[in-house]
Amino acid sequence: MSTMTKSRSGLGTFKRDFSENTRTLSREVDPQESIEWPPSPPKVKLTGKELRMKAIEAALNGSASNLLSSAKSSQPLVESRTFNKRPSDPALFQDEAHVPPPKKRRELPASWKEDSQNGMSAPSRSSIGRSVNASVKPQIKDLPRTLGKSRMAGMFLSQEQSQILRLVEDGKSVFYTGSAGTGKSVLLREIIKSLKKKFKALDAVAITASTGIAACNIGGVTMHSFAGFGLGLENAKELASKVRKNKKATTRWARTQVLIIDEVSMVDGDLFDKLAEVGSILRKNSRPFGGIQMVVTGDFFQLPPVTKSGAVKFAFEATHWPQAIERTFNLTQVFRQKDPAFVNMLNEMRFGRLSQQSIGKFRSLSRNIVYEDGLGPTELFPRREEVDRSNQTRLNRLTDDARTFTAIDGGAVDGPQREKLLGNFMAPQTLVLRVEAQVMLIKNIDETLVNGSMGRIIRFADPNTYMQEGEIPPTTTTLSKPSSSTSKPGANARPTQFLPVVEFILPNGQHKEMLVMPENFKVELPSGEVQASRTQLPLILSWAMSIHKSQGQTLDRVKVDLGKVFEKGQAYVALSRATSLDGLQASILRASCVSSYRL
Ligand SMILES: Nc1ncnc2c1ncn2[C@@H]1O[C@H](COP(=O)(O)OP(=O)(O)OP(=O)(O)O)[C@@H](O)[C@H]1O
Repeated sequence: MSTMTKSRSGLGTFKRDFSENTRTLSREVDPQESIEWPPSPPKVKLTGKELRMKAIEAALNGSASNLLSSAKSSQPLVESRTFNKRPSDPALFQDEAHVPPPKKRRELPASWKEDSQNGMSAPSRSSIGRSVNASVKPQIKDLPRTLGKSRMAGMFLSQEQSQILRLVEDGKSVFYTGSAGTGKSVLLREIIKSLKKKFKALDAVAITASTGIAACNIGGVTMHSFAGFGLGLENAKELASKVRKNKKATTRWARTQVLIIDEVSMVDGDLFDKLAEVGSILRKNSRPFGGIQMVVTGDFFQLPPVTKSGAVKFAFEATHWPQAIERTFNLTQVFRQKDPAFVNMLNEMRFGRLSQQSIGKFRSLSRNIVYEDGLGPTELFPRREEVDRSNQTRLNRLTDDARTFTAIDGGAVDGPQREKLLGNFMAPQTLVLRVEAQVMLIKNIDETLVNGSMGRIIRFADPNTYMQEGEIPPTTTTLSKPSSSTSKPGANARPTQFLPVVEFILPNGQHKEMLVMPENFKVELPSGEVQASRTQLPLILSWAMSIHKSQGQTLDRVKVDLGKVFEKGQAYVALSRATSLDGLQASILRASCVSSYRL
C-alpha cells in the first residue's frame, strides 16, 4: 500500500484498568491541550448525562457505588475485581492455564450432501456431492505458500481471559467487559465450549444475546426467544403465566444451568429485571433468574439499548443486577490494535475526553488510502440501505457476468418469524457475485482464513475440476452460461455448477486462494432445536457494511464518514473495528462526531 506508513508494533504499556483510568488520562493528556469537548471535563455540578457516564464507569470499576442504582438497591453494585497486570508482559503467554485456540474442522452441512434435487440455484448439491465427501477439506492453494503468523495462529487466552474462564467453570456468575478488541468474544467462545463440555445435557447452557445479529454471531438466540414471553411488555407475573402455557419454554427455564448474555449494552434494564423475576417465579427460587449461573458480557460504551422513548436504562441499572452478578471484570489487554497511540485515541474517545492531539490525529485520517493490491476498504454506514446501495453500485461497475447464489432456508419456525430470524444472518438469501467483486469471509475456515478475512473473486470454478486436478481450472469463458443478476432466484439451476474462487489478502500481506464452499448457518435453542437455518456461501460483498453488522468484526481496512453516524456509540464502534491507523480512513466533519457516547 503506497501511501501507508507502518504501524508501530508492540502493545500498549499504560494501564487501562478503569480504576486507573482517570489518572491515566490526566497523566497522558495535557489539560492545556484539551479543547471544548462534550462531555469533558467533568464539571463541579454533574448533569444527568455526566452522572450516567460516572455510573457506567463506577459499575465497570465495581469499587464505587453506582450513582444511579444505589437508590434502588442497598446491595453494592458489584464486587470489585479488576486486572492490573501489564498487558504486554510476555510471561502471560507462557501461563500453564492458557488455552490453545480452537481448531475448526470444516465440513459440508449434512443437508448439502443429502438432497440432490432441491439445491441452491448455483451450485447444485449433487455436483458438490460427487466432488467432495464430508471429510475432504476444500482445496486451498497458497500464493505463495503461507508461512507467516496469522491473526488466529498461535492464539492463547491471556491471563485475564483464563482467569475469568476458570471462575465461570467454577460456577461463578460473572459480568466481564472491556473496550473494543479486548477479546470478549474470543473468551465467550471458549466459555461456551468449556461449559458445553462440563454439562452433558444439551440444554444446560443457554446462549443468548441482546439482538438477533449478536445472537447469530455466537450461535445463540435472542433473550426474548429464550424467555418465550414474546415482546415482554407485561409485568413479570403475567409473563411467567404466559411462559407456563408454553411447554418448551417452561422446560427450558427449568433445565438451564447457565445463562449467557452477549452484547449486554443493548439489553434494556427493565427487560433484565423481568427476566430475573420470571426466572425466580418459574424455578421457585427467590434468587434472580431462579439461581441460574449468569455469564454476561459486553461494553456499555458501545451500542446502547434501542428505545422508543429515548430514555435509556442500561442492564447494570436494573434492580436485580447486583444480586445476579457476583463478580465483575474489566479486560484490559487490547488485541485488535497493536499501536498504543491508536489504542489511546480510542480510549479517550470511549470516555468522551479527547485531547487536542488525538483530535488532530483523527482529522488527519481523512486522507485517501490507495492499496496496491487492489482491495479497498470496507466503508461502514449507519443504515442498511446505504450499504446495499454502495455494494450494488460497485458490483454494477464490474463487467463480468453476474452469478446468483440463492440460499436454502429451513428451520422449525415458519413464516414471518423465520424471515425475521433469517434477516439477522450475515449470509444473505441471494448473493450476487462477479469476478473482481470484493468479498468478506463470514465464517472461520482455518487459522488464517477467518471471519472478517477480505478478498476478491478471481474466477468461478467447477468444484470437480478444481478438486480433482488441484490446479487452476480454465477461465470463466469455458464455463457454462452464467445466470444474470436479474434472473429469478431458483430459475438458474444447471448441470454444471461453479463456485467462487477467492484470493484472500492476509493481514501479513500474503495472498491465499480458496474455492469457497457453502456453509450452514443456524439459530438454535438450547435444546438443540434449529429455529432457522440457511445454507449459503460464507461470503458477503464487502465494499460496504452496516455499523450494526460490523460490531464484533475486526477489519484491516476501514472507511468511515462520521458525518453520517447518528446513533450513540456508533462512532466508537465504527472506528474501533480498524486494526491500525494505517488502514483507517475517516472523514470527520465536526469534532463532536468522535464523542463516542453522547450521553
Ligand atoms: N488471547 C488472544 N490472543 C491473541 N489474539 C486475541 C486474543 N483474544 C482476542 N484476540 C483477537 O483480538 C481481536 C478482537 O477480539 P474480539 O473480537 O474477541 O474482541 P471484543 O472484545 O469482542 O471486541 P468488540 O467489543 O469490538 O466486539 C480478534 O482479532 C481476536 O482474534
